[in-house]
Amino acid sequence: MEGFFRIPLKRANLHGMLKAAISKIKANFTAYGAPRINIEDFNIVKEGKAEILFPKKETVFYNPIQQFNRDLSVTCIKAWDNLYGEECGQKRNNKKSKKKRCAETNDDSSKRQKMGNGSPKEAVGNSNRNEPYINILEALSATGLRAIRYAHEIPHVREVIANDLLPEAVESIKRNVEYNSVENIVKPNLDDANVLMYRNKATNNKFHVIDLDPYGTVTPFVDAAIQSIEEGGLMLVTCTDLSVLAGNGYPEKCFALYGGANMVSHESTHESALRLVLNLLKQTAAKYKKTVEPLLSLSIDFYVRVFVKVKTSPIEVKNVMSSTMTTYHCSRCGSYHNQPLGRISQREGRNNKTFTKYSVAQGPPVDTKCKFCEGTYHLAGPMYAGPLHNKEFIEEVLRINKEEHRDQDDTYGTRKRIEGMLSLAKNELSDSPFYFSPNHIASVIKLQVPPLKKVVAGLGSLGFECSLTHAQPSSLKTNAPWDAIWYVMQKCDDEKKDLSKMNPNTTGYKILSAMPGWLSGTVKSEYDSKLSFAPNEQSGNIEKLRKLKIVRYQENPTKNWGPKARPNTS
Ligand SMILES: C[S@@+](CC[C@H](N)C(=O)[O-])C[C@H]1O[C@@H](n2cnc3c(N)ncnc32)[C@H](O)[C@@H]1O
Ligand SMILES: [Zn+2]
Repeated sequence: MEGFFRIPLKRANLHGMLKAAISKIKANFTAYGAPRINIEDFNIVKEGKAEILFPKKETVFYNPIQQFNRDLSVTCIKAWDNLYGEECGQKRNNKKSKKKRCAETNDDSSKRQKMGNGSPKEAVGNSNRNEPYINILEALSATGLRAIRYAHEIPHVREVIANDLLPEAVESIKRNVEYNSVENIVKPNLDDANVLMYRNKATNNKFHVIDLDPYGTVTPFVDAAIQSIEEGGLMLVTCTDLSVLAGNGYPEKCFALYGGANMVSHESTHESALRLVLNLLKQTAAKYKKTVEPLLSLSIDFYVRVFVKVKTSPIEVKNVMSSTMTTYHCSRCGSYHNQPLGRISQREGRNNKTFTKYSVAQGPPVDTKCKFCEGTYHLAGPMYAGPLHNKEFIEEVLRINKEEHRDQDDTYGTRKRIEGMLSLAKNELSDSPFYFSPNHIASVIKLQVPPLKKVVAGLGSLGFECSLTHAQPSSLKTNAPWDAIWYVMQKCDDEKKDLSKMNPNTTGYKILSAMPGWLSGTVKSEYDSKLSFAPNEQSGNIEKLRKLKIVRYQENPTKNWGPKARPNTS
């Protein structure tokens, strides 16, 4: 016996055995009705309709600043259900009932329960619109908060798999599921998210909704998610690695993860971040003959979040090339010029039949130096070039937010911000990538910053459209070419600029003195004859939006806010 205790390894073994025995006894004990959860060990965090037990010693990820993300996600899944769910759920159920008939005799793997294998329960072949049918995967769940909120707050949710790779996280999910009494809907699952998704793809147990909310980049999870989502399903995707996606320091990393470079040092870099993520989704989907339709794409605080519908459509995959672009942006004056990678034209063939011709693009759209300021162009992309949002979808989200979530500010604490941000997104020009701020332009050509409405009225009088952007305050999207932007901006200054008093080495001097070179006589005469700063439809639209009493941009919500680091689990 003495020898036994002298050997530390054996002592460790004994300790381990004792610990295991005690936890087994504890587990048995709790299984027979004693309280499982000692509330005193936890802080209770209430968000939406969920209450999360959060260990006083932090071992699982929770970031309260992301409530906006979760409130918005609940509202977007409801909107997707209202607009597209019937078709998506119906198809699934038809397919399922057929499959069930074939599978009944020979395969019981599809009847496995969730806790073990993370695959959705067999659908009940319901065609009744009011019966729950939505299978959601929260692939990276942490505390289960989001999954529990989905179960409590979205009417047609049938099952939510709350998955995480960390045993501590899954313990926490189980605890929270039990505490919130949603065991019938939320199924905790311990797995690598990709393994889970590929397994479900293999057994054709796909998800109507997949939520990917990782630390940093979503890239490692995209392929599996695209393959394991139902036809017409909704993917909700977060990326918090904005230092890579929108910063100046890691173009090579941005390329490695997203297949393109961001608009380094440009004010539009947050929109290029969105376009890079959408391009990654689109390129991945294209490999499987699928297309990704952006429903809502937002640059929020310290991350981007996109909501996309995924469906199989080989014909639409053909458009991916021409809706992909690179962008030349001048590192000095900030002007930008987009270069699509493909062209689509309608041609007439034999028998007078029209057909669609897909060709490579012509270019480049710029010279080697910027024609306005002689600056150097930097290249961004390839990235997605098309519309960032679907108006119908935003309108439905806004309706739910206004009508169904009215008087529920306690549950949807960020309702006002959803209204503000989505009103801006809805009114964005859909075919004009990127934006500029009159502040920046005024500082380049040394002007007093003109009121936004004056710039918009000027561009509007020349026949161009303008809108605000949700991605940056006091900035404008426009379909005007850059010669019109510079022209209108310098005309905003009531006093004529005396070029002889400007430093000839400045960018502003270069732009203004080179004007006859970049603005041809005929175009200038046309602009001169049309220009007016009197209010017009364009400036009216923008003023209307700016006067709405909405929270259009977020103030810093708390001290030291931002993406939260992984908790220390050691
Ligand atoms: C940012 S947190 C998720 C936060 C959560 N969605 C929310 O709304 O509070 C990311 C989670 O992903 C988990 N995770 C990281 N890699 C994973 C993988 N390969 N498979 C599954 N989970 C993973 C981490 O353990 C962590 O809990
Ligand atoms: Zn320039």
